[in-house]
Amino acid sequence: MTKLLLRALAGETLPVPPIWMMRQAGRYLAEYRATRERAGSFLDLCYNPDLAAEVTLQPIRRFGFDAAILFADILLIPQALGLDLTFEAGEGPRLSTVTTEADLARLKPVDAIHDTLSPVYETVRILSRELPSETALIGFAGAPWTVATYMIAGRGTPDQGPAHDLIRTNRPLFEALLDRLTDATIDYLSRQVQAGAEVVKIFDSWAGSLQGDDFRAYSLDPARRITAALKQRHPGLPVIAFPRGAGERFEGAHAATGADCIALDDGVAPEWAARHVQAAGCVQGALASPHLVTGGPELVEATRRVVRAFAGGPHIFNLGHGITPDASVENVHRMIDTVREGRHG
Ligand SMILES: Cc1c2[nH]c(c1CCC(=O)O)Cc1[nH]c(c(CCC(=O)O)c1C)Cc1[nH]c(c(CCC(=O)O)c1C)Cc1[nH]c(c(C)c1CCC(=O)O)C2
Repeated sequence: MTKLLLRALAGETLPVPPIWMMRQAGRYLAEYRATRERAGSFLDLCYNPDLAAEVTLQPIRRFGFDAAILFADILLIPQALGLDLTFEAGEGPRLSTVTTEADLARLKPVDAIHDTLSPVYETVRILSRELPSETALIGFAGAPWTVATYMIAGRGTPDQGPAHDLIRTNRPLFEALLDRLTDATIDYLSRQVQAGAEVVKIFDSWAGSLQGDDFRAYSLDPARRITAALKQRHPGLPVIAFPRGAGERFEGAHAATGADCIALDDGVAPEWAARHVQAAGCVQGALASPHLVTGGPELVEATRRVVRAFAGGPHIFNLGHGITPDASVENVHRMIDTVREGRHG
């Protein structure tokens, strides 16, 4: 029996949607916090294949999700290209920056990224041996635009201002950086697939701040290039694209990216998305993650609303964004039970 996640990605409408959660291995789990402690730091955990595989498996053991997502981070690529990267507790990432031609010239060639990233491929190999046979393994990378926003600003920013400034002041440099990231992302994801990833997801967390032609040129087009190159190297590979914050521009995103599945956020109504996005193919999403903190009958009602809205086509249940550290395990169980309540009935 083919894995449920792969069946939904192939376009099948299932009686109960497969389910997993963004950031399912994370700080809301005591066992994650304990393993991170053992590793020393978040980055040490990302580069320790045994422990990274362990935290990837923790939510599978606890909740029986239909998919595991490789434990790693979208900022490992900038680090592999030569930038300094640190995570300060409670402050998020800090990176050295790329804002001049000289900075770009100092980046390592794309071929060199695997020296740094090979532990990630080892994590994938371990997982493809150890996951239950019904659980699909998702590899991932950040989309070039989202990764570039961190490389240009040196940190997370509320409005991606520094990256937009660079587009205005030096568009050729910005585009050269985006091209380098696109090439690196293709090779990185291809190695994950060779190691055993069955699906890949491209996280464009900051796509929503791109306006007008820039949205197509810097979010949709790179996703299409990555998807096409991967499908050429790995025929049949399913791809999920997540242009977060796209709003009404989610419509048409299947065709514009070539992805098999468009991951939605909770900024669009599920009933609207069923008509305008799911009509073109599989969709993933999108319960608002604060429900996993607040719980109650509202959690059950909002979960049912998502399931109901997308019941007429291929759907993967997920959150609109990552689960937060203050979410409760009890509420995760309640969400899963609500999604699956029809399965044996
Ligand atoms: C923008 C982005 C990043 N990383 C990621 C994105 C895109 C998705 C999104 O929008 O959330 C993607 C990501 N980050 C992580 C994963 C692993 C797989 C998963 O469980 O989803 C994935 C897929 C682990 C992580 N990545 C990070 C953590 C928390 C680190 C810790 O344990 O202290 C985890 C579990 C840290 C991280 N990583 C990043 C930031 C800004 C931060 C700090 C903010 C925070 O602490 O939540 C960059």
